[in-house]
Amino acid sequence: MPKEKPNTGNRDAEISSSYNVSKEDRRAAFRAMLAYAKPHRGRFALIFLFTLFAIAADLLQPYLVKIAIDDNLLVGKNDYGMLILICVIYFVFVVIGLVFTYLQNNLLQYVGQTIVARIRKELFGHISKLSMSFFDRFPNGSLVTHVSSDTETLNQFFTQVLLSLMRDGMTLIFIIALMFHLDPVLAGYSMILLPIIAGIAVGFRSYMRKVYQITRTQLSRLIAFTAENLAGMNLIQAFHQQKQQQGSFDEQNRRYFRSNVREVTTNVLFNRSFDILGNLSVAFIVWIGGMAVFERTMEFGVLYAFITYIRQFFQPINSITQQWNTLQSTTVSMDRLWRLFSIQPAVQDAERPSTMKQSSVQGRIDYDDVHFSYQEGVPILSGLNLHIAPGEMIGIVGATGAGKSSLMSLLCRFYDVQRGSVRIDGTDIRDIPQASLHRIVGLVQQEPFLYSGSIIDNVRLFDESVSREEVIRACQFVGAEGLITRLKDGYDTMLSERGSGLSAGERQLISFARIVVFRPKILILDEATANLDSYTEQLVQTALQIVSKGRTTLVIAHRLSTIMQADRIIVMRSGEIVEEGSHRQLIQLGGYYEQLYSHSQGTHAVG
Ligand SMILES: Nc1ncnc2c1ncn2[C@@H]1O[C@H](COP(=O)(O)OP(=O)(O)OP(=O)(O)O)[C@@H](O)[C@H]1O
Repeated sequence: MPKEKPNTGNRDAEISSSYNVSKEDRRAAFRAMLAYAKPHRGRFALIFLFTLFAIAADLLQPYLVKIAIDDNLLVGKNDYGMLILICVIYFVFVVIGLVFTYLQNNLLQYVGQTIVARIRKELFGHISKLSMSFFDRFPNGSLVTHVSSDTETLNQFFTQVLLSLMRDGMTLIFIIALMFHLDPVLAGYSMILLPIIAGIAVGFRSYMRKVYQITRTQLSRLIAFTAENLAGMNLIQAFHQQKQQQGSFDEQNRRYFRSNVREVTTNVLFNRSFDILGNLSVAFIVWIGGMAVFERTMEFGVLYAFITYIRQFFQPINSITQQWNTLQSTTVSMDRLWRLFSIQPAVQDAERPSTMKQSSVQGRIDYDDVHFSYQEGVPILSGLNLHIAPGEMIGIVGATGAGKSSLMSLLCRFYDVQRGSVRIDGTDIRDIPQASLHRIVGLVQQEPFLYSGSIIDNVRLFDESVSREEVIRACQFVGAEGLITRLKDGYDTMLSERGSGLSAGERQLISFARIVVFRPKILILDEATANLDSYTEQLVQTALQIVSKGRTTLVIAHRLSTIMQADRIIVMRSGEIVEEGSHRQLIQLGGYYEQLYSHSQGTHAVG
């Protein structure tokens, strides 16, 4: 990470809108990103040299023609040998120009891609280390933009903007120098054109930018509309909304079409205006230079070379102004990336963490006077106490929003408590390195996350040290084998994104197999709420009994039948434990649990 990164310690701070950032921040972001280019200094120097050779070879070609005309053809020397030599040198220049342009382009692309690949890699690594509170605030969509578009804009900066500034800047200087060398008076006249061309180019570019932005906005609206409709297609069909949606789509499509046409026509108009200006300049030079040739104050070859240079004069100016827009979006992207990089994870390992071996963990859990809130002033848990013995199986029930998942998130250290402590075997979990903690505490989520990959890889989480046989044994152990062998390619079936194609219960079974493979001492299960068919439900129940053996197990139960056999049931309401005991004890108590239970049995209407 660049050294310039501000060490403000702003934990999970907002990435402010980059459009109103101070100049100093922009400069700091620029320096930070340029730090990634530093290791490539030697290559950049080489690119500079290649560019220099390529430009010199290109620009010396008209000069050679001038020599052929003035020193040979017009003086009537008829020196064939000299003419052939000039042709050969001309050809060599063409080849040199081609070779060095090729080398320069390739090397620059290589350097640009290397820099951006490194930034992308570090960015992904950095984001993966950030805490849950960060992800609560940042929508995934905007993070995807940072990792993809913002880094791509940086790539454009290194490969296009830098190249243009270097190549076109040098070309312009060379052309002006050659023009003054050929004829200072004519060159002086030509310089009048410089501010006119630049003015037109800048004006057109800023107009074009607006046109581009409108087109991009229309396109993203069209894409968003299409994506939304595809996602809700079942609803659209169920409510016969196809006609209305088609109408809305047509309108969006029309708008995009119109802005696209405007973009193209404006672009053509701009380029043609530049052409006209170029031709007018040529006419101007022919007029002034032609008179000078008549009066024999200028040689014809000089006029020829001049005309060629004046034509080439427009291209670099046009190209540099074109890069201006990219440069602006680059500064915005650089700033956003820099801010993202400077965010520190809210949950961090202690400076001197205590060592805790996975194998020696007993599995005792203590929540002592735990205070926790996601947002300041909105307490979720206020002084909660809960003590769980090693190997105990605890069921946690309560209405939606009671704080069950929050309790589990604290044990996984997705968030830190604001007061009090959560301890495992007497050690505060803030003193346990996160890597060890996540080996000690295993989580089976309501909607277990499955990666794109085979079932084998999903169970062993791409850890090649876990053998295929181990995975198969684990799947057999939790009773998932029947389900897996029914799939087309068995254990090698490739699961699509997020495991779609499998039911929630089936995904949980695969998650149970992960637990067997990685052997955490503490198991948290957030039971699937989705209606499971009775066969899968039975499989999940049996698997739970199997994997909970010898482990401290906490089950957030949405169906009370799941936890009737638990050693103890905790009943939560508004962040507090209101009842606890075994199923029988709680039913006998006739309190909130009994109400929930009766409600779930359909025999009692809760008031
Ligand atoms: N990431 C979050 N940011 C802000 N508030 C949150 C967040 N997660 C949960 N909450 C709030 O905290 C409270 C407790 O939520 P929690 O998810 O712990 O309840 P729960 O009992 O697990 O509910 P459910 O059964 O619906 O999962 C709720 O009011 C919820 O809105």
